[in-house]
Amino acid sequence: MGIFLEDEDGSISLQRCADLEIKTDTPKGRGVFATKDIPAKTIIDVCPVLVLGLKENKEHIEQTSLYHYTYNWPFVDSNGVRKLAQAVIFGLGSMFNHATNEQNVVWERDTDRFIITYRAFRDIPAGEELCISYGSHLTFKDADPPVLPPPETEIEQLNQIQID
Ligand SMILES: C[S@@+](CC[C@H](N)C(=O)[O-])C[C@H]1O[C@@H](n2cnc3c(N)ncnc32)[C@H](O)[C@@H]1O
Repeated sequence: MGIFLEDEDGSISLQRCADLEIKTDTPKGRGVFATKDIPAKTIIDVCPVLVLGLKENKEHIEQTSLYHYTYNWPFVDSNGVRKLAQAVIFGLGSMFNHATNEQNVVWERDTDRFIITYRAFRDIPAGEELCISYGSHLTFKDADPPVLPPPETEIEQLNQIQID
């Protein structure tokens, strides 16, 4: 994975975009916002992760608030079987809220080095919230308005264009 700056001794350079703040009173709870324009592809944060044991997650972590903060973490066990663990993400990684359509941050796991890197997916204007996608199975009610299908008249116009 070429985006990590690995030193000769194997250490990993950490980077965090400085132009960020946490707002505490949004409809999604706390969230990360841009204080200045952030260009596409900017590294937002490089976050270390703690991978949880399958048993400790099931028996303990799932019973706590941390359950709402863990990420899927694929791994291969000692028998070569692919499995899915959960991981706690340190740094800003645990503060990004979900957006179904307007996500502006993408993330990449480095399963060898136990790191996730977050990058701006597009230009992010000052004042905008930085959101990732949690996928399609949300465990909470999405605070964003649902995406409505185009109005009937627009559909008719589109159909006419296709017929012609
Ligand atoms: C990883 S935390 C994100 C930070 C969290 N907002 C906080 O205040 O600590 C995930 C939680 O944020 C909230 N959240 C994230 N995206 C949301 C959304 N689109 N709509 C409503 N709540 C959201 C949910 O409560 C979810 O369980």
